[in-house]
Amino acid sequence: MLDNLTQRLGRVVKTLRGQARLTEDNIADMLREVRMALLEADVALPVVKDFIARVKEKALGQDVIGSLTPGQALVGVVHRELTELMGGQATGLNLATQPPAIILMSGLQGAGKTTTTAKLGKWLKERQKKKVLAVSCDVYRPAAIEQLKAVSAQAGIEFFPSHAGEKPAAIAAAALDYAKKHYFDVLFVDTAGRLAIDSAMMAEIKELHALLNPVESLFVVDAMLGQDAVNTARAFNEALPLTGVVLTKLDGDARGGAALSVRHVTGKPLKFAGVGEKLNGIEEFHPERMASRILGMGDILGLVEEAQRGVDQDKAQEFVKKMKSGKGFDLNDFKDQIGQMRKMGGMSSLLDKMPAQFAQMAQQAGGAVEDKAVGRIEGIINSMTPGERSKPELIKASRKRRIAAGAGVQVQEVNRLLNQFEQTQKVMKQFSKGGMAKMMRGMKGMLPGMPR
Ligand SMILES: Nc1nc2c(ncn2[C@@H]2O[C@H](COP(=O)(O)OP(=O)(O)OP(=O)(O)O)[C@@H](O)[C@H]2O)c(=O)[nH]1
Repeated sequence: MLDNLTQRLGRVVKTLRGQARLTEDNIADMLREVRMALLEADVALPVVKDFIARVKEKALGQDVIGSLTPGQALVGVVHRELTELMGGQATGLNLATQPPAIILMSGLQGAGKTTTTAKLGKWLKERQKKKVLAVSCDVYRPAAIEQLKAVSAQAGIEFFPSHAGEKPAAIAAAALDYAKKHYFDVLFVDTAGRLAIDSAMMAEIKELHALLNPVESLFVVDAMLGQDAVNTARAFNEALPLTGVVLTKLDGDARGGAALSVRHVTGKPLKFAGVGEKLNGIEEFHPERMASRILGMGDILGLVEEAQRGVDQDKAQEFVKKMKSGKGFDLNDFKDQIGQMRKMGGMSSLLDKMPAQFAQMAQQAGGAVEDKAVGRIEGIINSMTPGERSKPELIKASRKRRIAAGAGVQVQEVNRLLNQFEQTQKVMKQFSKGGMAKMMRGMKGMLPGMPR
């Protein structure tokens, strides 16, 4: 998702290469490109205009012109403004209430409500050890109730049975009663979807809302609808006080612009993104990390979290500690990470979070993002001694040739891996020391086309 936007913005940054100074003219050219990239990604026009105006104002200010590294300063402005556009801080789910915390799910038919309910239930159960109950108030489509039953079982959360003959409000009240009596932490109430927002649907969900007074009221919407997705969310929010939006199917061909517009247009945060049909295909939405991904810088924190969820918790802890201290992250750790990534599956989603050049390297090595490329990298690391992995900078040319022979690759590939690793290590160090601003500086030379 958003690949095209990333590519286009990457090109924009590239055009800045070699520009010793930024002028109003070349900034204007650059902004025109950014504008086109955003429109192409299906970001709503008013959002684009507003965004460009903000970047322009900042870019023409002192922070960019006259800066020693104008290109980076400009990328920094775009990054900050993208983050702001998407809401600044990640908001997460609010469960701060007397249990059970009720989460009301709404959305048009086929948006992915039922799947998302199970995904979030699984997420809360596994990551926050919550006791979760789910109920369906969709009495119009009996298959919907069955579907929730099936996905709840898959997700390992409890399902409260309901029937087509009952009234939605009665179902919700009975489920709430059951949840209270059995000490559930969270109750998901899935509701009927319609083809379009209509008054009967709104009246019904308003009644449910009034009855349940949910701590979270989430609107689930299909990213493939593009700007329509955002407009539907806005219309819905006018009728019912939403607490957040979940954008589904961001793994598909969607141009992804909806992810950038939701906050600006609805005033409500995008809390989660659906990224696959499977029940683990959901990600918490972090504006800053998403901005980094869009600009091709990778989502290092996301990677760390994946690592934490990996199979070996102890190793993951150790890794996070190393990341935090900024010390001693070496190829042994990297090898462990690759091993864990493999176990977690989802290579492409992990590569998506890596800095662009790193992911590209994996792609070049194997021609595809798949296991083959990672296998080659792993092969190279495996041919090194543990000592070499912890101090790769000391590997001599003769050893490089042997390592290459051992892994069955060209020696250039070994060099490339070592160079890239060194850069990644630098970025990680900087990140652990000083957060995003320093990391951006650390990115010097890593982004395609960043001025060196
Ligand atoms: N690729 C992909 N497919 C998704 C995602 N979320 C949901 N789906 C698919 O979208 C389809 C519709 O999802 P449902 O959960 O049935 O949608 P719903 O909103 O409950 O639909 P109704 O019950 O008809 O209102 C299913 O085939 C899901 O597998 C996602 O994030 N990515």
